Amino acid sequence: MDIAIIGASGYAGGDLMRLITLHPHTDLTCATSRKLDGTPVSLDQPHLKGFVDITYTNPDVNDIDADVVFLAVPHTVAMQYAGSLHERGIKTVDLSADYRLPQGIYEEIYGVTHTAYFDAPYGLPELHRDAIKKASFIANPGCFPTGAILAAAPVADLAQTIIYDSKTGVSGAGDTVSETTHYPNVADNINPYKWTAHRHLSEMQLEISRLESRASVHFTPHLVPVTRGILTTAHILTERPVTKDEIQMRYRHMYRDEPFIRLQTPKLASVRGTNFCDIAFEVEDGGRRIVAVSVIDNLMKGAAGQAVQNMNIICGFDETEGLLFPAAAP
Ligand SMILES: NC(=O)C1=CN([C@@H]2O[C@H](COP(=O)(O)OP(=O)(O)OC[C@H]3O[C@@H](n4cnc5c(N)ncnc54)[C@H](OP(=O)(O)O)[C@@H]3O)[C@@H](O)[C@H]2O)C=CC1
Ligand SMILES: CC(=O)N[C@@H](CCC(=O)OP(=O)(O)O)C(=O)O
Repeated sequence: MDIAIIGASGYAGGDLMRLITLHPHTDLTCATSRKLDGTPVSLDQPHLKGFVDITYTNPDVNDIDADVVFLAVPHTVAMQYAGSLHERGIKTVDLSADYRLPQGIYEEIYGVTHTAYFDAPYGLPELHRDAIKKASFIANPGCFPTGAILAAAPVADLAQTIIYDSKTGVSGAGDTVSETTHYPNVADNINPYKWTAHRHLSEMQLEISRLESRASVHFTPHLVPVTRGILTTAHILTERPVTKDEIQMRYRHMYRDEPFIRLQTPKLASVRGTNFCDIAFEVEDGGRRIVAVSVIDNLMKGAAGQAVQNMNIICGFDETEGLLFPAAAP
């Protein structure tokens, strides 16, 4: 299958190229960049030398012809491509936020008018596999919501309150240089940001509410000095006392056949560069608080890996094709 990656010169686009070039059923035929139009990909991303031998192009959206298109561009840019791809029935996985929320909520949170809105399934396969299977356009989830929702999903209906505390690597901010991501400001440091109103909160709230949960959901992210990875601690305050055995059964049951969920002590290094989400939990004495912790690689299960997982589903491939490899842990 021919694959086009729009926004290939970015961090998520780079990881998509790494995965697509190793995938047994796909050929990368188009990798776009405005700034690097005409430049060989491997000059810009030398780790891909010997694997990707095409040059970046900057085609008009109507000239993009591929079996599957990945949109790895910022929100508001993705919608400029999505309409044409959707009308032409081209299978598309959008890594941006443009189709993750109902239009009204999106416009409120992102402060923009959506110019090409249509409904798309939320591409978290562990919760929405059946809807994804039937669709040709998938809204790939945000990085924080992926780890957060998976950490609490098995017990969301028991929760009164869920407080998410996340630590993220710097690649989550993309490859644009900024004061926040400047080395001296990140190294040897931990910075909380958007303490009470991060734009991913509404994605978490919506998905948790779809799990028959009435919980109020709260979220505070922190920037930590690592390149890849998100560790999320979910403090789940329950409506009634629970037991460890009961909660263990729920996690084991919900994730029993999930190829990318591993119930084990979460360590960032165990998932770096992979599509795995590792999760563990403990129940506080008295049974009124479950502490669940998840780790993902923000560029993989949080972006490119999950996007390829979604591509596998909509193309009828084995869901794990091209994605089953362990981390290069220390
Ligand atoms: N980084 C992460 O951990 C995650 C990212 N995402 C989402 O994935 C998308 C890509 O993120 P990321 O790779 O980090 O971002 P980067 O900033 O690293 O890359 C952005 C890419 O989009 C291209 N681009 C930017 N503006 C335009 C435009 N107006 N028209 C066409 N192309 C454009 C850039 O190419 P050029 O400037 O060369 O033209 C570049 O290739 C975003 O929507 C992001 O929110 C989702 C989950 C996690
Ligand atoms: C460190 C950092 O800045 N992280 C980004 C993660 C957002 C992201 O990746 O965007 P998606 O909505 O497409 O998932 C942030 O907090 O906004």
